[in-house]
Amino acid sequence: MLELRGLTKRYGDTVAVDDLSCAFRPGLVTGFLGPNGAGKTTTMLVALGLQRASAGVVRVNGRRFADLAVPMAEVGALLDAQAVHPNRSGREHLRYLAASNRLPARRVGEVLERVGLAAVAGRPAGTYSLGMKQRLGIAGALLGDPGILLLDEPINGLDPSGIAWARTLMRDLAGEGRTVVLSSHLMSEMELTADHLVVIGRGRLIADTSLASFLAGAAPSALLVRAEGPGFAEALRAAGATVRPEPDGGLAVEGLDARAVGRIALAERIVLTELTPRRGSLEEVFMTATAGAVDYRGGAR
Ligand SMILES: Nc1ncnc2c1ncn2[C@@H]1O[C@H](COP(=O)(O)OP(=O)(O)OP(=O)(O)O)[C@@H](O)[C@H]1O
Repeated sequence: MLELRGLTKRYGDTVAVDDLSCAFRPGLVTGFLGPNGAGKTTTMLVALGLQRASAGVVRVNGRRFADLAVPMAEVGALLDAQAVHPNRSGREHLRYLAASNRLPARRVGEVLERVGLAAVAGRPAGTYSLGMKQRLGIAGALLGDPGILLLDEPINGLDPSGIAWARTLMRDLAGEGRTVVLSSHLMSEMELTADHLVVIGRGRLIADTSLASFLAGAAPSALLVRAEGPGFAEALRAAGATVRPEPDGGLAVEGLDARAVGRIALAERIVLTELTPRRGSLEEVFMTATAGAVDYRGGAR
């Protein structure tokens, strides 16, 4: 369990994290989301003792980071996958990390296997692709077999099979009872991986909720309907629905549930070829929820 209580971090006049309180819980993959500059990386740096809080506290399994005997055995992190010495092999990088953090050397082979790098572990890390460096970074986070993992953009640069692998790994790590905190701007991937979301904007908490309720809370409940034959849109409107034609020929229907739409089709003797509930995507809901907290926006030209 990782808990933040009133966490504030200022850099000069910039308030990067502003009185943030939340808890990241074991057994869950928690998506830690926010627009650029929201304070996600700063929060992780403070949680890892790499930056000092201006106010408030972070507790790692109930203790302050400075009080942890072997920090990497409690909290593992991937912050910057590029931060590896290019002439050192993946194995040497991990051996060095293990030795300097009082972790058993046998863990090196175990984590290399777990991230699928065993076959290339002898190669200089400078020759690794971005995806391989991400895997090496994840291996480093796992080295101490920690109960808490903080992973900042861990799927950057992974190819589709790498992304699927990472998704399974995150789910498995949470399934083992670990606290998995995942920061990413890839909303479609987050929607597939996260159980819970902590959303921040301008350093402040916007949402701390399950993925399901975040999606349900803000999403318009529409149905995508396709039907053979004319006049169906009019019949739905007559029953009180709001109906918008979709570019691909379907109808987006709001205000009626699937049963009501089906009954109208039956009464009108119209064949339905599709009747699909459509909810807002995480990307849509996220953009709505954080609209007031976006610092960097491209201008419309
Ligand atoms: N070392 C620093 N010195 C001064 N300001 C900083 C420093 N690090 C971060 N900031 C500022 O703090 C704010 C939060 O930055 P942070 O990197 O934590 O955001 P983020 O949510 O991780 O953003 P991104 O999604 O772009 O990675 C930003 O306004 C940033 O410019």
